[in-house]
Amino acid sequence: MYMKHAFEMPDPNKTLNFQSQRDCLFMSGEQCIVTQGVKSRFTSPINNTQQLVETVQQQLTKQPEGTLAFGVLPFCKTQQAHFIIPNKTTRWERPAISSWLKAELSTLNKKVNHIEAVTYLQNQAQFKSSVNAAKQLFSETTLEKIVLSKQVDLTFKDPINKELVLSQLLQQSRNGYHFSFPVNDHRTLMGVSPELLLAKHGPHVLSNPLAGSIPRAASAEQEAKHKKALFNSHKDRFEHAVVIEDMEKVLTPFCNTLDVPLEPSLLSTATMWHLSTELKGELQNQHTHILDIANKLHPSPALCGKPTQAAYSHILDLEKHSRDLFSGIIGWCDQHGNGEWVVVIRCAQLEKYQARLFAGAGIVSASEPALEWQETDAKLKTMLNALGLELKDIQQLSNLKEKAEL
Ligand SMILES: C=C(O[C@@H]1C=C(C(=O)O)C=C[C@H]1O)C(=O)O
Repeated sequence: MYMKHAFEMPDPNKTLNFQSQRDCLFMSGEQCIVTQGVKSRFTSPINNTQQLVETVQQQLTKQPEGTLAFGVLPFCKTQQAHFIIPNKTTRWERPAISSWLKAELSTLNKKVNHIEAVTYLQNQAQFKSSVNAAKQLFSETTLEKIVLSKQVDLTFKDPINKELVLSQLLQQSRNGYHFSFPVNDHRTLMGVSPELLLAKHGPHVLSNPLAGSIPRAASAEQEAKHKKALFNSHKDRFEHAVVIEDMEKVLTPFCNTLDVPLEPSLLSTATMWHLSTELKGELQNQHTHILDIANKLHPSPALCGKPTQAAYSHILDLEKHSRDLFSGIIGWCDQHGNGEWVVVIRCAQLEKYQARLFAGAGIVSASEPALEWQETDAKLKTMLNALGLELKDIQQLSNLKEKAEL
């Protein structure tokens, strides 16, 4: 058992009564942490790790024993992290969550979300031209990998039922780290990330970076082909190796031992296959705060590139829109510096009528622009499905819009 904590156990006769504009949820394995109410909020810069750790620790030591802080760190190091100290925290086991889902789904208004407008912040032509620009940079500079992304805004006719979206996410993905975080009174960040940046419990640390991807297929025969193609792809193995090498470099000085498998394995989500490596370490100092390490791992080359600084400036230049919290990290920590932080992907920022979705792909010199666009489309499906939409729904609307604008 990786994480064991003394939280209040839920009353099995009560439902979760989850309110996405007020409560946080973080699901990991068989355990789901759910909060009720906001006791306090605070922010902290993330460009100074020591200051970040001290701020979180100062806020937590004022609180009763057992209090957790939930937070999200943006992609960009010049922006601020948001934290919440909840009024109440409860740990639910998976069966309890399943019964809540059943109860909740039977009472929720399951109205289909009627979509009115779709706006790509980076459309297909722009994305492909950015991939080509990146390929040019690989041949002219020391840049080896860059993660390029798109964001898409969806506008709905009626208010988005966020609790329903969350229950769909919990239902459709058995694996992964589900999260819901009220960024402010109007905006909730919600999704199911497959990628663990770092978990720490006492002296033990675990990281599970993913890089190198292929969409899932409909038939067992096709699935076998996709898995084999991904595992043997030089391009994807390179994308993956770049990430593991960097993560190992950051983790090594903190650890007495660090176990890094020689080859990746395959990990699946509801929509994708990924190359995956679990790095397991034993810390030299078990009191090292999780954010001390996590903020140094972030942004990893799984979300940024290699070398980090060069990739980062080219991302700003090529994407033209800030990623804000997308491809940041989200998680929680306790008063002893333990916790779990995952990468902010396969998610959306939900407002009353609007959802902003994000999807990126690692680009290397062997990348093909059309395939990378398809990969980001496949990654969008996680959130689209949770919103009750299909890829073709947003493609049709966006094609109509592009034609009208010509
Ligand atoms: C950027 C995303 O995913 C990241 C990129 C991956 C890749 O390029 O293969 C795989 C997993 C994530 O590290 C995303 O889902 O939006």
